[in-house]
Amino acid sequence: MIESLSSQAIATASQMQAIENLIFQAGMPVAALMEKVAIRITQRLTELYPEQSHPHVGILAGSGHNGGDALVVARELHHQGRQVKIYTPFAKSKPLTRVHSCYAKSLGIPFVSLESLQDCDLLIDGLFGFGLERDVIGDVAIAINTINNWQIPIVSIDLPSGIHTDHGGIMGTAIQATMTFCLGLWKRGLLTESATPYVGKLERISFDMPEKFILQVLGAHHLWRINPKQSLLKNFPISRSVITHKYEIGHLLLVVGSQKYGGAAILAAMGAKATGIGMLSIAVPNSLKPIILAQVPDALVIGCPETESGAIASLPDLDLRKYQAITCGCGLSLDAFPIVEQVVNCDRPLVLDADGLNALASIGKAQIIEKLNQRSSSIILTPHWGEFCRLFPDLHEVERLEALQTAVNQTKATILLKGARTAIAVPEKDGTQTWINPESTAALARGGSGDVLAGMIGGILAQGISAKDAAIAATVWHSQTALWLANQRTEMGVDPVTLAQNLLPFLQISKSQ
Ligand SMILES: NC(=O)C1=CN([C@@H]2O[C@H](COP(=O)(O)OP(=O)(O)OC[C@H]3O[C@@H](n4cnc5c(N)ncnc54)[C@H](O)[C@@H]3O)[C@@H](O)[C@H]2O)[C@H](O)CC1
Ligand SMILES: [K+]
Repeated sequence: MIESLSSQAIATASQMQAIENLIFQAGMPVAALMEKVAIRITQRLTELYPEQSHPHVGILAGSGHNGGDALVVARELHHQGRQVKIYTPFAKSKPLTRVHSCYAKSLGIPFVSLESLQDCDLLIDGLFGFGLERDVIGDVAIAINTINNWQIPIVSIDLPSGIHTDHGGIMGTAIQATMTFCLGLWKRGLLTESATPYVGKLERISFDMPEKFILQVLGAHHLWRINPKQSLLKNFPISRSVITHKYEIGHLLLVVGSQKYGGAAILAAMGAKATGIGMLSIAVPNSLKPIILAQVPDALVIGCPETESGAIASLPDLDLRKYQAITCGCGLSLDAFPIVEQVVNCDRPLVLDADGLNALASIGKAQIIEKLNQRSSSIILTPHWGEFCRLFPDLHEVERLEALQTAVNQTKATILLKGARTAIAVPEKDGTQTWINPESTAALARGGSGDVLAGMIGGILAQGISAKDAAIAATVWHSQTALWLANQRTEMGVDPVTLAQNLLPFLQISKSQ
């Protein structure tokens, strides 16, 4: 099933406003849209929080249409027979919100003090949506901080109140939601690192926004939410013809490891092997060769002359053109800089990670841009934010996604910016497209996870998959496996070796579901 535009596009507040206006100008009454949205919210709420287990519901109503949504939900839950109470810190409201407030009162739904909500089984946060304009202060800030200390599940409508729609910053304070029902289109702020601790489980509630209005406003859009399940289904297993040859399936070269970081070479190899790569060559310092051979007997291990410090000093006369892809950098250590330059210049599909990135950073941004623009084959940089700022020091104060898009526009490289919400930006003919991975786990914040990922990306790239799809598919597979393991073993139990060993078992299970 082709994912519809609205199920992947990520929008800002002004884009939502513009699309909403087109809908209203085309004749949809504002009240009717609010009704439709709120009925769908109520349906989903009732599936997740049935009346039997959640009979007492507290409504937090704001002064805008987010509050309007919440008041319609309040009415509908009341008609289900639930005990509903409403709290609002605002004296004035928008007209439509006000009439819903009057009608709720006429039904006998009590408007109560904040404290009276403490005996509820569920709270619905309708304080602010994408109309939040400034820091939250006063009574509403006190209310938010108070509620966050209660142990009552909170479902936020559209956004957790207090989260900035576009950059995801906390505007003074913000609701710590158990779940967020995002309305219509994914909001940019919900998929940022800063919002991650507040959003809880994120779901989108569609209300049939006409795609023509979405396209009209989003135009040549650039920001997309990855659908993890769909990405796994679409990309794996990587197909291979029945009559194939190991070299046809793809030959990946890993240029990795040093005496100081020998394990990184093994982890990258484990990640690459899980992708089903036809042939795997691993170039390591001579002294590491016996260890790597013992750990990865099915790889061609190339012992390289090494520096005093045990880094690769040079690549023996390797014809780099015979490899369908190269992954360079895991555990390389900074002394292997000449190798990195040789690999970047060889113009083969390349994944540059860790010290490969730090070595590249040492030539300065102007040189980086020049070198990368000269390449015709794809290159995928896989920095975390610290490595990104070393590569592009002039962007370190720019908002993450903006900085990422700028760097891709300048270098024409695919950049996978790792983090709680990994973003993958891809240079395309109609401008840079950025994909955000919406689900991950802090279990991945461990040394070695990145080595496994770099090996996976190289393994997929070597099998003829595009840089964009290799980066996205590997990111999803890597994070979904970690989530699956964290559920079984807690986040403490997802070390990189366990992660690499479970990539295929996870894929098998996810395919059978
Ligand atoms: N996406 C859609 O097409 C639909 C959206 N709906 C809901 O409408 C809200 C957006 O409504 P809006 O009235 O524009 O904004 P809010 O409800 O977020 O109201 C904000 C409200 O509060 C005032 N305000 C802003 N910042 C502050 C502050 N820091 N302190 C106090 N007050 C503040 C501002 O002036 C507004 O009046 C959207 O999120 C959806 O929930 C509809 O359901 C229709 C479909
Ligand atoms: K809200």
